[in-house]
Amino acid sequence: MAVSGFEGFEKRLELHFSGDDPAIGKMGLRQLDYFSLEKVLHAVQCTVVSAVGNKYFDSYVLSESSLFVYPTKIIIKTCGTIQLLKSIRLLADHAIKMGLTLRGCRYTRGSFIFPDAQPYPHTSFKEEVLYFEKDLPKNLSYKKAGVMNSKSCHKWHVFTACDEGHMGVMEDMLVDDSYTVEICMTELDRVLAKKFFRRFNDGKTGDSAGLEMTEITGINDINRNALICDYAFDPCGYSMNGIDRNRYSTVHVTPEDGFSYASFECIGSIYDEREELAEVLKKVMKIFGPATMSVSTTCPSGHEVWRGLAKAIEPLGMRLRSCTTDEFPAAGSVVYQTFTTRRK
Ligand SMILES: C[S@+](CC[C@H](N)C(=O)[O-])C[C@H]1O[C@@H](n2cnc3c(N)ncnc32)[C@H](O)[C@@H]1O
Repeated sequence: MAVSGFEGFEKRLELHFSGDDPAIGKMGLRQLDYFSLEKVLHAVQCTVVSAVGNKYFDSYVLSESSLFVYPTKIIIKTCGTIQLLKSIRLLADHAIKMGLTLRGCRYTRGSFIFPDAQPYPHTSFKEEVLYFEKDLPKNLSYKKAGVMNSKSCHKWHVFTACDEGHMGVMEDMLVDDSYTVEICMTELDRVLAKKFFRRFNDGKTGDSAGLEMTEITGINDINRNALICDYAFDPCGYSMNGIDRNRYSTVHVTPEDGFSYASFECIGSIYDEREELAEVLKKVMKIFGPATMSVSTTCPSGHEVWRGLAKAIEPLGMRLRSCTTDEFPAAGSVVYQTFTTRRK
């Protein structure tokens, strides 16, 4: 932890693979044994605290956020001072042994609360991009790095890369029509944040205390169909992964006053009812009562999953402050919206 506090803002990496064996679509990367996975996580200095899977994918709650393993896709999200980019080469090497080739990569993050505490290459976005240039396989030659600004000091950093076959939007994204929403919240309501602290000597395990937090905060109500894997840290902090068919959702909370932070992320389909995402966003906002919030949506170009979100949450006391749009190869449209409470 930084001397001043824990860095809640996550770094998120999504890697897409493909291979010739038709059976890859069923298991693929999920065949990676637990020992090898642990070695990758150990190299970036985090551990698995809880895991659950279904017929579509495996999900892991980590000591510093979450990991999702699909047959041809890996999503790894870490907070604190984890050197996430170190995992790329290791994961790509394991994939090669399984007959899979890295075809696309997407990296996103917000602005760190404690940027000076970050180790190389996370010392600046420029260093991160240089690291990608150096470390990514040469076939991923279509690249774009962009910083999306807001009216405040918060920025959204995006880097994508893909090979020729994946130009435009990643192949499997076109097939599954998915979008990703990443919500970052700071300055949480103090009373609500207190619910993510454990009582001294509560006699509970991380799992049982996590389950209790999931219920008393209403996190279990965000998606009633999701199978939830939750964990409460000691003395405070909370992480959960929800799995619902081929979709995941994930929540991470750093409740300490002065640097409080919570994140919510989920995937959905561009064909979902538009109100569904707005309802989720409203529930998330009520659970945390943040003073500032950013909502980043990534979806195939030409779709507008972000529309209507501002209208849905403004009656709850937040005001849209900025909205920035950009297009990225291998990702599609990224829309970055920032909100603050009206009193700010
Ligand atoms: C891992 S969790 C949630 C991560 C998420 N990205 C976030 O910051 O919202 C971080 C919270 O758990 C607390 N915590 C307690 N023990 C921890 C541990 N061993 N590793 C990581 N965080 C721990 C931190 O102080 C912080 O409040």
